[in-house]
Amino acid sequence: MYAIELKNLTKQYGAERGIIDVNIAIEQGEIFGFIGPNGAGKSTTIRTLLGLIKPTSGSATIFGKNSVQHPEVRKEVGYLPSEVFYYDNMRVVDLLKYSASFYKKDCNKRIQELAKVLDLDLKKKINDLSFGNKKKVGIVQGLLHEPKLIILDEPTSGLDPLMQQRFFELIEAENKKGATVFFSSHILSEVQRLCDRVAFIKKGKIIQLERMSVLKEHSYKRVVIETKTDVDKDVFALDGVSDLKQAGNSVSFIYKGNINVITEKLAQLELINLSVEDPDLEEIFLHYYEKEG
Ligand SMILES: Nc1ncnc2c1ncn2[C@@H]1O[C@H](COP(=O)(O)OP(=O)(O)OP(=O)(O)O)[C@@H](O)[C@H]1O
Repeated sequence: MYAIELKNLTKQYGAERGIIDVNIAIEQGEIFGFIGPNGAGKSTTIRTLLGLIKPTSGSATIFGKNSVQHPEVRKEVGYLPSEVFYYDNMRVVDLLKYSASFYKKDCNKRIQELAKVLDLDLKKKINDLSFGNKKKVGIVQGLLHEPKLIILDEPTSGLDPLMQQRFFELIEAENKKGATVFFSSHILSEVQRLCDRVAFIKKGKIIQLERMSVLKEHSYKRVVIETKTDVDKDVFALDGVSDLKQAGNSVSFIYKGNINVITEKLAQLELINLSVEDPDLEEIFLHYYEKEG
């Protein structure tokens, strides 16, 4: 049985496109990344899966159950929405205890542990917290009952790099204990290090779904050069070159293939500067898989 199964899931907001025929099956124990630019349909997919909005057609199940017909399945889920709204006058600890009361489980120890890891002051009023600290409250809320499925919508926005790191360690630890993780992001680098598989959504449609290990095997490079004199753009109009940009004496492109082909071309130029870097997956997706969408 899949932890999450989306079959031809479609949501139209009136005439507006939400998501179209989304098909994803996530195995139990997986960490699955859901990537796409703003407005692509990530939140719509997640909210439809959770039964917070009704699909136009298709189906979505959590551990084999539709969460509208079987609301009890939501107890197995920890959900961090992309935007968190709170009763501002409450203290953090009271809000978290209130959240915990839904699960009929003593979550106090876990709340303390999570607050410590995330450096969250439980005694403060929600009102007095910064955006990042409010996000931490959402994270604790999503994890306090040790759910079997963790669904996170843009979890790291607002967290500083140290907290992002701690957050990822927390997620990895939960996954090691058996939790399945489904998280959306528009930042591929953060998904890159954590996920087993990743789906890329664009304009409401899944344009690629791939194992991270496969994606990493393709050695894509971002090449940026500066030369002494202007370069003819056509020099790099080769198979495997994408996103080719040229302005005066600088050229930039993404390359997939035998790197010696490029070094031979470079050897013919008088370079001032050269950088060869790993592009992030977003660039890869946008320039190679877009056509397949
Ligand atoms: N309540 C709504 N009414 C009308 N259109 C909506 C509604 N909610 C979302 N949409 C539209 O559906 C599409 C997908 O939006 P969604 O919020 O799911 O994207 P997203 O990938 O989560 O984006 P972001 O990264 O900006 O949060 C967008 O075109 C958006 O304008």
